[in-house]
Amino acid sequence: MGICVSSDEKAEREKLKKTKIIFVIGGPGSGKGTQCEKIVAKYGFTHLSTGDLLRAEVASNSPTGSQIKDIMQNGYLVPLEIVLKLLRNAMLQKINTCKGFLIDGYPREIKQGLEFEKMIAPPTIVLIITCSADTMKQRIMKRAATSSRADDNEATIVNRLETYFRSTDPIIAYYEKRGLLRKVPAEGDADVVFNECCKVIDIIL
Ligand SMILES: Nc1nc2c(ncn2[C@@H]2O[C@H](COP(=O)(O)OP(=O)(O)OP(=O)(O)O)[C@@H](O)[C@H]2O)c(=O)[nH]1
Ligand SMILES: Nc1ccn([C@@H]2O[C@H](COP(=O)(O)OP(=O)(O)O)[C@@H](O)[C@H]2O)c(=O)n1
Ligand SMILES: [Mg+2]
Repeated sequence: MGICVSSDEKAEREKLKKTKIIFVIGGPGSGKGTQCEKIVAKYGFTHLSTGDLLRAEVASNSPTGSQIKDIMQNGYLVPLEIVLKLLRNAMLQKINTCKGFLIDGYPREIKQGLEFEKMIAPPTIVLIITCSADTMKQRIMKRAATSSRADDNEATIVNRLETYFRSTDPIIAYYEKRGLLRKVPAEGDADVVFNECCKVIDIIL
């Protein structure tokens, strides 16, 4: 028996396939959000942070929100079906008006990336923002003074870093092999990092 796909759904899929999609990955506090904001201002891309989508879900007190609250507070990964569903819905809401998507904080494991391709579309490129664990820690501790994020504390940062380093090497290798990976070193000033991001993005426009 064939799977029935409505014409609306087909049109949605086609649109998603045509749009530019940049995965923006990097450790906790590496500067993904900061760079995405700058990219939005210059290129008009739509920024979707998976972390922000998940935090909004927790704040809404929905059943899904209560299911993922503790996972996030402890610095572990949320089940991929939940992240992907939130992401797809958010993309579809913007698909008619946007110039392309920055998907911040995704994928966190190869499986997340593969499922995204199945459900949505392949990424145009994967931008990885890299700096040392010490730099990340320092940046988050500084941010912690003003952020209200439940996971911006020393104990959770240790887990977030561990989760990141455990899952990232395979992701890097996977996208590198496909020729999609673009590395941007991020030890320096945010404007210097942004310059490097622009070089990478200008090529795909
Ligand atoms: N010096 C310097 N500081 C930066 C840079 N990028 C971000 N920061 C600072 O580091 C902190 C974390 O930056 P974010 O953009 O929130 O980092 P993120 O990667 O989105 O972090 P998570 O959401 O925790 O994964 C912020 O307080 C920024 O001001 C950079 O390129 N250079
Ligand atoms: N694709 C994703 C993105 C975020 N998350 C969860 O959301 C939390 C916050 O994500 P984030 O990208 O805002 O922050 P960092 O953990 O990168 O600092 C992560 O620690 C995970 O618990 C996830 O499970 N899967
Ligand atoms: Mg962020």
